[in-house]
Amino acid sequence: MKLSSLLHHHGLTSNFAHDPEISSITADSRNVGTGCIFVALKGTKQDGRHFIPLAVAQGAAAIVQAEEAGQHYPSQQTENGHTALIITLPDPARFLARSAALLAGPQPEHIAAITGTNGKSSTADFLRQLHQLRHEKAASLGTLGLISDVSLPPLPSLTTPDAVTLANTLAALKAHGVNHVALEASSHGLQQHRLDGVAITAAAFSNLTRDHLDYHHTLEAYRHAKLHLFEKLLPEGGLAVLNSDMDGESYQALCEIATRRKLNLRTVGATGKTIRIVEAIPTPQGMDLTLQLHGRTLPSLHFPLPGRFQAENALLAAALCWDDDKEAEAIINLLPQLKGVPGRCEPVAHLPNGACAYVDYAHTPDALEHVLLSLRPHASGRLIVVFGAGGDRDKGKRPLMGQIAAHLADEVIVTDDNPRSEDPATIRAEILATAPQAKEIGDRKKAIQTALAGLKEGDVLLIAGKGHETGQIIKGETHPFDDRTITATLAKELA
Ligand SMILES: CC(=O)N[C@H]1[C@@H](OP(=O)(O)OP(=O)(O)OC[C@H]2O[C@@H](n3ccc(=O)[nH]c3=O)[C@H](O)[C@@H]2O)O[C@H](CO)[C@@H](O)[C@@H]1O[C@H](C)C(=O)N[C@@H](C)C(=O)N[C@H](CCC(=O)O)C(=O)O
Ligand SMILES: Nc1ncnc2c1ncn2[C@@H]1O[C@H](COP(=O)(O)OP(=O)(O)OP(=O)(O)O)[C@@H](O)[C@H]1O
Ligand SMILES: N[C@H](CCC[C@H](N)C(=O)O)C(=O)O
Ligand SMILES: [Mg+2]
Repeated sequence: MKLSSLLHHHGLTSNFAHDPEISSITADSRNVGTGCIFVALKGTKQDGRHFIPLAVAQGAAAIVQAEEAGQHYPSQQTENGHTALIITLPDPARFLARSAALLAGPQPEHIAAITGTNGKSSTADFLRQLHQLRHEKAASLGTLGLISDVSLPPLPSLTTPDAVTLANTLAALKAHGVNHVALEASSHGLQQHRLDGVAITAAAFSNLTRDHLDYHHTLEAYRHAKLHLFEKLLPEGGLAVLNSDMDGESYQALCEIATRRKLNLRTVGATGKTIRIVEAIPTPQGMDLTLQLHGRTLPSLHFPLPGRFQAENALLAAALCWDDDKEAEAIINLLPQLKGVPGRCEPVAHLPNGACAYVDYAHTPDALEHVLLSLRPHASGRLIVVFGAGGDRDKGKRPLMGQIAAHLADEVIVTDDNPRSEDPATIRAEILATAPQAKEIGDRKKAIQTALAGLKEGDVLLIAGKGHETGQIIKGETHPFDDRTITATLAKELA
């Protein structure tokens, strides 16, 4: 594509003397080659503008950077005999995402983006499963990676990949005939405009509680980043699905956007107008669910997974799934066929004495509270929790999680969970400050072993925080560690 044509798609006109052919775009100088546009972004650690000379020397056709008031920029820059055009724009990250999408090619016809503090991965997985149960080629993309009917290279470990990877992945899915995609929209991804080139057709919001304040600083800024999905990315008239039981402030803000932008609003939950949970009665494996669809009570169904929050996520997915209201009941009737999401309230061991252990990805105060409350009815004996908190992440979560564990579990073991660059003992101490009765066992395997060894008939053990993760990150190194396989192996040894 010619540069002038690319600029034209953004409503810009080219005043340059020549019009290079553009083959790619990137925000990483290490990926720059001939015919590439290098977008110099300010990051959290570095300023991409430092890498402009390098990008030019490597053959960049053009450089895009943020315009700053009062600054005058040259129209081109030469390094090592190669010249690149210089373009200054108010919003280079948005330009990057939208150009990457144009260069990558067509995207799947149905793309649902899911945001919220907790439940994004689960909802995306359930939505992919529902599409597949309807014999549609489908994919989900997020913390659990890319899961689809077609085989594509694995993605980097972010929840929402960078804009270029995202555009290329969506185009590859479309080329393989996948037309239904469920995408996780993280607050970092939304804030950094990673999704601005995605042709989103539906959006969902699960809930908003405390997380990532290390990055967003205030809950208001965190909410604002998430609202961007509904305010800017979802086109007018698009489908918006909300869990009606989220905090009132977020719900009000979303309803206001939905009205103003004429979104097709569906709400699910205890007070949902589209799907209302009338009753959820826990059973050994899941729950008996009575639902109302648009006010009409449906025959009860068995939802096969434990935890009311899992049913809420599944309803969010169901309401994202149908186009025509006539299909709604058929979609809801697929819920009994859903499979558990890896590392989400996943039963991993049953001891001969009848005690059992679950692994869950709860790494926020709200998630820990929900999963402990959800598992309580499954424990005729005691409820025991093993958990920690991630290093280099929102420190304010730690005392809150300690308090919740102390309040809702009968026994608490505080251990390590990805201390990263921080001192693990300090992280544990910050949790223990509000859980003084808790045991402290830094070594996660020993903590799990101790908890398993102490289980009696009817007890339930929750190992929280790492879910599907397969490593323990300590000082920049990832050591193999999988709560699920370790717990299952240790439980077998005990049997
Ligand atoms: C805090 C954060 O979101 N960081 C992301 C951000 O990096 P950054 O702002 O730190 O970038 P930087 O290192 O300062 O560099 C600035 C610019 O210079 C460029 N650069 C840098 C070096 C070089 O040699 N040449 C060059 O051009 C970089 O490509 C970048 O454009 O942009 C990078 C490129 O897209 C991401 O890889 C990186 O994710 C880091 C690895 C990360 O850990 N992110 C986490 C916090 C994250 O995004 N998490 C969310 C949500 C998780 C959840 O909800 O639970 C996710 O979506 O995964
Ligand atoms: N609807 C919900 N309400 C409250 N807690 C939930 C909900 N759904 C999931 N959780 C909790 O959050 C954990 C993570 O769930 P999930 O991976 O689906 O969320 P996520 O939003 O994708 O998280 P991340 O931000 O890490 O990607 C679960 O293991 C569970 O403890
Ligand atoms: N996406 C989340 C995952 C946290 C998982 C937990 N195990 C931790 O390391 O804190 C984050 O990066 O904050
Ligand atoms: Mg996720």
